[in-house]
Amino acid sequence: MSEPEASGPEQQDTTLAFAWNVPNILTILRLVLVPVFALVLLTHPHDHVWRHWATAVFVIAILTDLADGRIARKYHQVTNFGKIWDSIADKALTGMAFVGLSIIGELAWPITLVILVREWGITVMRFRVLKYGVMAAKRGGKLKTTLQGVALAMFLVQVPDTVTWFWALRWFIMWAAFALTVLTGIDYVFDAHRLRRDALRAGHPIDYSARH
Ligand SMILES: O=P(O)(O)OC[C@H](O)CO
Repeated sequence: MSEPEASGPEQQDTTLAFAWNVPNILTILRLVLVPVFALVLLTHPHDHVWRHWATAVFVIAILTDLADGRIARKYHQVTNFGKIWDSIADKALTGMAFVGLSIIGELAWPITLVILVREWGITVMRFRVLKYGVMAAKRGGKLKTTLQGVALAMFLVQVPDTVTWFWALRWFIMWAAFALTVLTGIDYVFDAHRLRRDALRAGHPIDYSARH
């Protein structure tokens, strides 16, 4: 009888093949809605009707993010493609909203630039460490995207200056999202370092995301 293999870090398949399932289709839909949102926002940024449409397209797109994650977990349709591309679709959408708001002069560029550097820096890092394992989104990252989505929707919707509580609330949420964006970015950098170290020790890509 052969000896059972010593248990070590679980080996992980790191291919990103697309699978036809509802969560992945929602992710693609979110990507498709990015240029639509950009066009509607930037064509007539200060026109009430166009602005309402831009807000509506953004909210629908960000809701697909909530839906795809839930469906994937509930129906066991979590794929490597989804783990990586779901977060890329989020970053394309929220990044476009940050850039759009800065272009039309409604959000300071430094906020947008710090967020873009964190989001795309982590994406590049995810691809760089792919040979060691798939670094899926963590709870903090998901909460960060939700806060960004709420803050951006509140900046996109046109509310009169006289509604001061709304203005205060949207800035509070924006700063909370900003802080969480930076903090979770730093956390991912440490995760990538640990993932690389553990995979090199194990001698194969490891399922690091399963530990979160
Ligand atoms: O913080 P990230 O880079 O893991 O992104 C989180 C995703 O947007 C959650 O869907």
